[in-house]
Amino acid sequence: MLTRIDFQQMKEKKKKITMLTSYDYPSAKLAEEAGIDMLLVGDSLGMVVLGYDSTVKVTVDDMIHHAKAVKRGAENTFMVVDMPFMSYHISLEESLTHARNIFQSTDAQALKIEGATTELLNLTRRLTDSGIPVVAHLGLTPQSVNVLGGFKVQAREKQTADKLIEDAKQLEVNGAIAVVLECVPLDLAKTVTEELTIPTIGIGAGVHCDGQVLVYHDILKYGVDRLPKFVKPYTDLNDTIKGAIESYCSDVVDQLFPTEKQSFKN
Ligand SMILES: Nc1nc(=O)c2c([nH]1)NC[C@@H]1CN(c3ccc(C(=O)N[C@@H](CCC(=O)O)C(=O)O)cc3)CN21
Ligand SMILES: CC(C)C(=O)C(=O)O
Ligand SMILES: [Mg+2]
Repeated sequence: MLTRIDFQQMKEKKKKITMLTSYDYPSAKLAEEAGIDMLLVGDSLGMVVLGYDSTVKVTVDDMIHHAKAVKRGAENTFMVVDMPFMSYHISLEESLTHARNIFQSTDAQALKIEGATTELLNLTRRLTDSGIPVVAHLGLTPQSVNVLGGFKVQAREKQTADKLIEDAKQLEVNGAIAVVLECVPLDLAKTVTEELTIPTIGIGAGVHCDGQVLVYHDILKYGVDRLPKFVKPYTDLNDTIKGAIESYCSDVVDQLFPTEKQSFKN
């Protein structure tokens, strides 16, 4: 399995880091076989596999359930698990308890948290000192969608951009092993990538990040209707799967399946 040291060296050697979300056994197995560098059990699972309209309904138990399946499918791949909405905001103690539960029960290699408030910088430090590596997440932080007012590009103004650069530096100082940059202008992502020694992983953050992450269902066009602008689909499973199900249904109706070939005899 690759480690944080490998990711650090990839940044230094300008070799891009590949990351993809995964929420279950088969997706994890296929991604590992395809040679992905890291998997993210994202709380986006609330939207793409549970059908919620945001990530705020996702629970610690949801994350553990899915992450365990991902680890069974990809035992040899670095797995990052999102801490879900409000599981790391009530108190330091409660945050550490949730982090321990997720980390111990899923065999994750790191946990991811959104934001860089003073409390979250402290949490990053405490988790790191306790032996739980932290991946940070800045820019569009979907757990705050109701505060931000939508899934929109962030830090377009100089003031908010400068704040993001400072936040990223503080996260690095407090031990974060990588920073996900979501939906920010490419120049800002370039600056952050140059100013940090830890890798940046972009999603809607342009070409200059040290790595890239996308949602599994987006690159496959699988169960999602509208794709964000930053996605490039690599196949269209919606059409493939619908076509296959239609063929199955018409075969059954037309009595073309099952045939003798699929039947048992005495
Ligand atoms: N399927 C899926 N893919 C994702 O990348 C994703 C999720 N779900 N759920 C959690 C968050 C939410 N994300 C999103 C969702 C939508 C946009 C979006 O539609 N953005 C607009 C740009 C808006 C603007 O103009 O600022 C776009 O057209 O891409 C962006 C990020 C990223 N994450
Ligand atoms: C989009 C990525 C970065 C994420 O946090 C998720 O999938 O939940
Ligand atoms: Mg997430």
